[in-house]
Amino acid sequence: MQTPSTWLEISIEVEPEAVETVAEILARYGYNGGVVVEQGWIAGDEGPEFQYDPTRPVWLRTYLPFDDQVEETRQRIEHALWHVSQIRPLGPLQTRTLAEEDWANAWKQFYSVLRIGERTVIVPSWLEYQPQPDDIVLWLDPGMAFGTGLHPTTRLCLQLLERMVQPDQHVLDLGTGSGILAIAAAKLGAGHVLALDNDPIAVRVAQENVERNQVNAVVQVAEGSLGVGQAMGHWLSGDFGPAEPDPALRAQTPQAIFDLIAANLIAKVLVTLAPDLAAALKPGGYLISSGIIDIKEREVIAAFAKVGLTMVERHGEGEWVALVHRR
Ligand SMILES: C[S@@+](CC[C@H](N)C(=O)[O-])C[C@H]1O[C@@H](n2cnc3c(N)ncnc32)[C@H](O)[C@@H]1O
Repeated sequence: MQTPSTWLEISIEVEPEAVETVAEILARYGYNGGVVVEQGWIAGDEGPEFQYDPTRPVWLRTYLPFDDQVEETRQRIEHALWHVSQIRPLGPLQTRTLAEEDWANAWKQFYSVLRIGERTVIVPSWLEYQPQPDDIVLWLDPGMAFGTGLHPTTRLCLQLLERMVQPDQHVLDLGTGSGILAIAAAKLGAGHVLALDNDPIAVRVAQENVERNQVNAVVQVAEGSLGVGQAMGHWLSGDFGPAEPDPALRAQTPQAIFDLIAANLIAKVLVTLAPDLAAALKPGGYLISSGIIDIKEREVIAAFAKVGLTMVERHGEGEWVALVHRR
């Protein structure tokens, strides 16, 4: 794809609590789903060291190619942020036009090689990297990656996949986003990975990343969901499908075909999809669920217990929880 020559930078200052929501909105509209997060830093006690100050406001930026749709997209972002501003204070939306060189610098300085777990290394596609013998290298443009690190919910899943993927397994990545977990599963030796997302933009980005990582033979990316997930709208729209799930959709869930499912969704979606997730797993298969905010953890655990899944592991990072269940 040719890189556009002029860019519109969209920036907004937000409170730390709003970072995630606003970043999701910017990722939806920004080029390649990328968002730069500039956190508030304070000088540390150790001379020139700097520390992140979790109480300071955060700047979020995304970039739009300056084309015929740029104004329409800017208005959509403004509209989505207006909804958020009804609940949380947000700074005014700021825009400026950037030439290609300035954009490349503004954007790329925030990304570097990122090592996760024991062997997984995420390398922005414009950087050179000489892999170590055991490295599992994922070549990814920012996409769902936030700031200088990955989102904790993704990091937790990658650490679990590293330990859990076995050769030739049949894996489902439900809510694939950038495709990161599906690509990791393929490089860790899975035999077949189905990567589903109900957001067409995510599907396009995931497919591009699958091709960049040359795992097309193993990963199948498709637009859609599992069982009653098919009746849900975009995850940021609050459309979780009808209150009474349609039994006809549940009946469409593939039965007992996956050895491993990774589902980095949100608690409410995991709870609704619990019967479909359990049905799709082979007996003895494992479910990695993530995207669970700690106050919702009990609800998710109860929903999984109800469909016969046994909890075998729990991992937390900050307020985020990832669970491993066995059918
Ligand atoms: C938090 S992101 C996770 C992305 C990626 N798997 C990762 O770990 O970084 C959640 C993704 O799930 C998708 N999603 C949300 N609800 C869904 C549903 N009902 N069915 C399929 N995909 C869904 C969203 O579009 C989004 O791309």
